Amino acid sequence: MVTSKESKPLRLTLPQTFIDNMQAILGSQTDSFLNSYNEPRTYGLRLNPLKAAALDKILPALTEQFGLQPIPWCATGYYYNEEFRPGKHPYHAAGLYYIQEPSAMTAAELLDPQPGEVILDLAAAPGGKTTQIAGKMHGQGVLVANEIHPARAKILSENVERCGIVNAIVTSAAPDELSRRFPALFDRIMLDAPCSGEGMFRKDEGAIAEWSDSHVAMCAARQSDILEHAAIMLKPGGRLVYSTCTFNRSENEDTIHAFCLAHPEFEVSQIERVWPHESRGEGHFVAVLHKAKPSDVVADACSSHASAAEDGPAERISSSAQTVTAPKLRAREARSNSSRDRGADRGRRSSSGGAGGSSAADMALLHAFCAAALPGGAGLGPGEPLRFGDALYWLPHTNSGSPIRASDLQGLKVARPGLHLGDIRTNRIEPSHSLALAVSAHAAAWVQSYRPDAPEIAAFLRGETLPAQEGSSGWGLIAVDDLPLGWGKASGGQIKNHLPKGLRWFK
Ligand SMILES: C[S@@+](CC[C@H](N)C(=O)[O-])C[C@H]1O[C@@H](n2cnc3c(N)ncnc32)[C@H](O)[C@@H]1O
Repeated sequence: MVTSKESKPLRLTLPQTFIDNMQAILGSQTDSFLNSYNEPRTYGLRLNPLKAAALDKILPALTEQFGLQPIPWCATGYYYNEEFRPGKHPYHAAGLYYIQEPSAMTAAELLDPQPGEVILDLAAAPGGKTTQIAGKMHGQGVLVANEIHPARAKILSENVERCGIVNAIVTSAAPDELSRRFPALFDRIMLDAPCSGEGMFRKDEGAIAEWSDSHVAMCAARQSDILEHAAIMLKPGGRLVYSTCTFNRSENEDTIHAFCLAHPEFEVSQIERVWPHESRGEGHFVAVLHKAKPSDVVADACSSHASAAEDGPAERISSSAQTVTAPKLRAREARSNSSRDRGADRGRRSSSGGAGGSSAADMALLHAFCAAALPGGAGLGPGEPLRFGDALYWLPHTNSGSPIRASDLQGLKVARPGLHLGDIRTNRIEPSHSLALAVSAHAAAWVQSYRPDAPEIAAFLRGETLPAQEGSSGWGLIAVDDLPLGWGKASGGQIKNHLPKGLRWFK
């Protein structure tokens, strides 16, 4: 690979201090490592298990079309040929895959998320690890995806939506804000820490210009600080995965070593490095830690959490917080947990605010919508409806309780307090794009599904009206190979396009 402006081999642009640091780590392998900077970068995508029903049929053609080759460390990961630009394909708009740097796929594999757990992705934007974790949870349990920067949290939320994730809450908070609220709550935590990005040099030459020793030191200090908060939020017996896309020891082994010295309740079970001169990937560091016994930090934080909850800020979200039976949402989505079966009360205020107080009316509208537009069911897991202005969300629960209640989210910046079901209008619900991407095409009252190269798909993605098949009326889905792309509303032989304007393709 060469620099675009001067055709100078990338290796020659690397800072000398960086080269010296790498020499100290890699010794005789340094030359081979540095030569990797003159090789082309790698491109990867990860298939979305939440779209598994359509995948089997599509995969053989997809493999051929994008030149897919398996990534050895991730069963759903594939290298692709960049010339095929899978990010511009209708399958991408339908959430069939997530484009992700191959070595970055290691971290969520080692987190080993399980369906039904309560999991935090603490530094989550743009959503590579979040979507990978969600794929392994199969819509069961609760996933909190947090990103400190609001603009990046919006992108994260859009990726959660595109991938059809039903059980994620997306927040935009500093780690200390979360650790005050959620001590010892999570079964697993992913901390893909902000870092000096030495593994990004091939992908983004700007990262070379930003690199300095002092930046590395600043990143290491910030990582240690974030790790402290992750430690507070992990349950005893829980698993914490720490990862970076940088190579130096200060931000990797040294950070983990210092953390474990300060936290004897943690032990490291595995350290993995993906090196660009050994594997087809840009490089990653992953440490797997286990929290063995209750820590004093947790006890302290519990008491401060309790008082923080008592003094909680003004309500920004209202919730019905009632046991909701949703018979017309069908089977597993009808489950909502009563206060009786909630997990142990960790000193939080109950979420009985209900300032909107219109949950029964909201649910009646939702039932009516589902009966007409989604007779096959919405596919939601256990949860409760949550009003946020006019927007109606489904706050996810686990099978045994509601680990995060509406009141826990009060005063936090929340990009998405669960699946956005739709917006309440006078006497009706306008379904959200998130709901279209989360349901099965076959659950809809009508679906018009086309091959990816059909002119109707391009027209739909441009926001145009489509002709309706005979007999269709009301809400239904436009799909590509049975993968929903968005809502349409049929009337008088025409389908009005409800793809959000921001997602439309240009002519
Ligand atoms: C390596 S990126 C995360 C990539 C993401 N996990 C993925 O797989 O798509 C690190 C993230 O940490 C966020 N960040 C920056 N400063 C932070 C801080 N002080 N606390 C928590 N997160 C921070 C950055 O905005 C960035 O989105």
